Amino acid sequence: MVKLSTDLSSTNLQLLAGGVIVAILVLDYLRYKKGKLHLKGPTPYPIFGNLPQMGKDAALTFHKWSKTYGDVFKVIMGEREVMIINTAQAAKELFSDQGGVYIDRPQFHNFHTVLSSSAGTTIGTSPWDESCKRRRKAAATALNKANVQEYIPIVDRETLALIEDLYVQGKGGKIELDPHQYMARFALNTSLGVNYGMRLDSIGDDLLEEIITVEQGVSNVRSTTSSWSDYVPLLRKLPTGNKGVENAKSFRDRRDQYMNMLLQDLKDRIAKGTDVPCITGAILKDPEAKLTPIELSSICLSMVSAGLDTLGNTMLWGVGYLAKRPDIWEKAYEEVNNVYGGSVPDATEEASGYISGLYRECARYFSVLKLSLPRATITDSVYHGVKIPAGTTVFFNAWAIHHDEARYGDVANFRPERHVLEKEDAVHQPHYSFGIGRRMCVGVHLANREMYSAFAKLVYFFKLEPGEEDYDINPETACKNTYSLAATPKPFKMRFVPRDPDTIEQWIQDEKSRNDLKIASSISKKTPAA
Ligand code: HEM
Repeated sequence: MVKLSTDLSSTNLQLLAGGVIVAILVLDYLRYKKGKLHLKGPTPYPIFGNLPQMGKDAALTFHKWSKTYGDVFKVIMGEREVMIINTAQAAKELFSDQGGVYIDRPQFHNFHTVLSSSAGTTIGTSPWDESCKRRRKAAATALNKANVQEYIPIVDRETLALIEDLYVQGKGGKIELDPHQYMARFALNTSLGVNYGMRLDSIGDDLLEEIITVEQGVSNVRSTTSSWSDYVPLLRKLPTGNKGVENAKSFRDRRDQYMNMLLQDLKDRIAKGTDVPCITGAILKDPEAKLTPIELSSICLSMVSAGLDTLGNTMLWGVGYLAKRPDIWEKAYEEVNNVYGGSVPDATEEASGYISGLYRECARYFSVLKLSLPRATITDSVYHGVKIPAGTTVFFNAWAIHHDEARYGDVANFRPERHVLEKEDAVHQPHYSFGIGRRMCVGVHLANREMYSAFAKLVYFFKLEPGEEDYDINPETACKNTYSLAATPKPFKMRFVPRDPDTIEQWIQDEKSRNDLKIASSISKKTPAA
């Protein structure tokens, strides 16, 4: 009797569980059917939507899907409907022609509720409001074309450090180097110079490594495609679903420490009168400045983080690839010599079209931010007769645009000429790595000048050679972590072989004696915990 009732209750339980599952699936199906965004897209799975179908590299999958579902289609990521833009024409119609609509940024659980810290969030992750407008305006003004010209000595200083370290630590080309840290330091130090008037000196410096490690970790947390718990709230309840949250918390604390330290260091230098002109110093000293302390922190955080993964990685992919393409590298050398008459190239202006084409082609070919930074619509709007509701999350697939044959033709070929030397219109809009429209990258002028300066001098001083061990540098297969926001190549080694050691040594000596290149490096060697 007792056994019979146990059997019955276990059968009842199974039936009940089955019923609940069926009800969830039916409700889920109805939700998808009802969805607010009526664009075509792949059929979703229950609960997870298209997340399990997106593969390891979502940008590449979306590119393939665009052939079936069109330039603009929809994917369902857990609870969220996401609009994917895959062509330059659609990007223009939406981000430029309807710029005021596509101006917002979406919020994500792991990033916005956990990683936001005492330093606030970056401009690039902030929803559009009065505060974001003020911060963006301040950063965009500080980094406009005219002001970037004032920062050329800082770019020169970091190019010198790059060339010197590659020469000295590569023992004149005899030793293979992993160029990752060198490129990251170049990017970070330029931003620190511009923003705080300081730099971190040597590769291996504790603080330098801490910032590079944490910002790389944040880039992983910010991944728009790997954190399923951002899209499926149910997963947040599971013990494993909190992994992203734990990572985010630890990076937030470490980030807070060095951001506070960098700001305090600048304040100390201002108090002692030993500071040099810089963006944050100008704001701190301006009695009329209308920014709150948290807004100032947000600008600082944007400056420290925005160029690091993006610029450092574009250059890293570039040198790794070009070490295997001496035909292009030597052509660039010839062009630099023609333009600069055999002298060391300088970065006061982009005189060599070929070098401009070279770094722009790196930006296109490798597309380090394959899905750019996510956007959101701020009001209802219409695209080709389809209503796009306010609050829609939008991914801009820069990878798909950069590999759109209708626009670029031979997309698989690395060809610097395509940007500056062939098409008139290409000069103005050669690639979309900096985004487009009203939330486009505000660091574009600085970043371009940095890449021009570094590539021109690298070409002038070195031949590049791959290391003994072969490596993959194809952007489709060589990403270290395909889920990360910014694409980093798997580690590799290469040689920077000086064309003429005497010329490099003489130049390093001359440059070092120039007074305007002296920038404080007061907190170098201190760890954030110190
Ligand atoms: C090769 C280097 C770089 C690349 C590829 C890059 C790319 C991008 C992209 C794709 C966006 C989003 C644009 C959009 O939504 O349309 C962005 C935003 C931004 N970038 Fe860059 N960036 C680079 C360097 C820099 C540097 C050096 C700085 C500053 C020092 C910077 C500051 C910013 C800021 C503040 C935003 C946020 C703009 C907003 O949300 O309104 N970037 N960047």
